[in-house]
Amino acid sequence: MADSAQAQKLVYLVTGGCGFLGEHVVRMLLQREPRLGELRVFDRHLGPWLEELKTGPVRVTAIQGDVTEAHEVAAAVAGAHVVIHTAGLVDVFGRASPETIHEVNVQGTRNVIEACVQTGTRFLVYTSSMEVVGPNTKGHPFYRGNEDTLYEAVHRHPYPCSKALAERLVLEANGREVHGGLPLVTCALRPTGIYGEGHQIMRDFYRQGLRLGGWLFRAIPASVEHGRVYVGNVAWMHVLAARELERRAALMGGQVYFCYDGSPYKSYEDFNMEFLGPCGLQLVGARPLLPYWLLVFLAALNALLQWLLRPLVLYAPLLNPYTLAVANTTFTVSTDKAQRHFGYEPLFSWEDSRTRTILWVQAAGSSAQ
Ligand SMILES: NC(=O)c1ccc[n+]([C@@H]2O[C@H](COP(=O)([O-])OP(=O)(O)OC[C@H]3O[C@@H](n4cnc5c(N)ncnc54)[C@H](O)[C@@H]3O)[C@@H](O)[C@H]2O)c1
Ligand SMILES: CC(C)CCC[C@@H](C)[C@H]1CC[C@H]2[C@@H]3[C@H](O)C=C4C[C@@H](O)CC[C@]4(C)[C@H]3CC[C@]12C
Repeated sequence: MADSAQAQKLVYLVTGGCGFLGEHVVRMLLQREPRLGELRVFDRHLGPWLEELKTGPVRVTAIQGDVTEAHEVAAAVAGAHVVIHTAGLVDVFGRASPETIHEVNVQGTRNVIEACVQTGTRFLVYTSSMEVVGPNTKGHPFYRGNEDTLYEAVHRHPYPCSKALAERLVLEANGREVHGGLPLVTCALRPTGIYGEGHQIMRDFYRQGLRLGGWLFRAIPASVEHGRVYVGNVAWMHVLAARELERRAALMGGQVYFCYDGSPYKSYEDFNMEFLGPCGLQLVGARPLLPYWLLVFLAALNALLQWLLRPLVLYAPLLNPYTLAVANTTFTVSTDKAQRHFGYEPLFSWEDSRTRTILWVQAAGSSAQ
């Protein structure tokens, strides 16, 4: 990626490229990365939509593989200039065991780093999460904070623990010598809660509202702000960060960036209503319908039932002590670090993001997508 070789075509690898975020990163690279020569899409489950991308001018290589298998990762990374590592097990509902979450998110990330070192790949962008910071177990608010805001980041849940460990591995790997003698350059992006086309939880809320005759019932006070970011802007930030990592290696290497855009600061439920409202749903209640202590009780009951039923059946409802704490704790971000370091500006306005999401919810809610 030297200046003298500006015309050089680059090989990108996107791990988790068939996930919610990964698909947007893949499509964004194809649309907005002029130096892209080959795009490798690595995932445990390949999407059928990849086929249509193979007819375009950029070579798209679909690789079915598992990040926990070091040899599969090394084979996919070999010869790539840039790796965008979005693959991860996103589970805050207790569907997977803590060991599996650790294996995929931490060991998988270790495998990606080691593959870069062994094969000589120099640029690695890691999809971290706001949950690396918080909300913490004490429910402390994080109000319009930035990367330097002091916050007691204490976690117990396997998902944020795994993301925090993986992020640390990525940042500590910055500067390691890769095959060929040059240094590895890494950075981590921490999206807040992502929404947009492909957001399965949003689709599930829509379907649930339809089943309840068009009503949803407020559970969280409207005053609790939960940070959200549009998936297209998250993808765009990944593409920009990956593009700028070489030129700005000294500045960006080993850095973390919160990933957010101009989406309004609202409670989780009020924010969802920005999309579900135009799809015909209504949120009942200016205040939560159930007292908070009852929600805490129900969340604990769900956790108990999950544990009791585990030998027989997987019981993994949306409400558990962890999801309640996340939804009920103010956590919002305000920062210009990504703008200062690599020129990130959201590509999609709030109006665009909203319209695109509404159209998707309408289509996905009624189909089997
Ligand atoms: N969804 C959010 O709100 C959010 C917010 C912040 C950060 N993130 C992070 O963004 C990344 C993508 O999340 P997402 O919401 O798109 O999740 P997702 O589940 O839709 O996508 C993850 C992808 O990784 C793949 N994957 C999982 N295990 C794998 C393995 N062992 N080997 C190879 N591929 C594997 C899955 O098949 C899937 O395609 C994750 O790292 C997540 O931690 C997500
Ligand atoms: C208490 C109920 C009424 C509502 C339950 C909503 C709950 C399922 C939602 C609320 C907040 C959501 C998380 C948040 O947007 C951010 C992230 C970070 C990301 O890294 C993974 C997804 C996650 C944990 C969202 C999961 C769903 C949550 C907990």
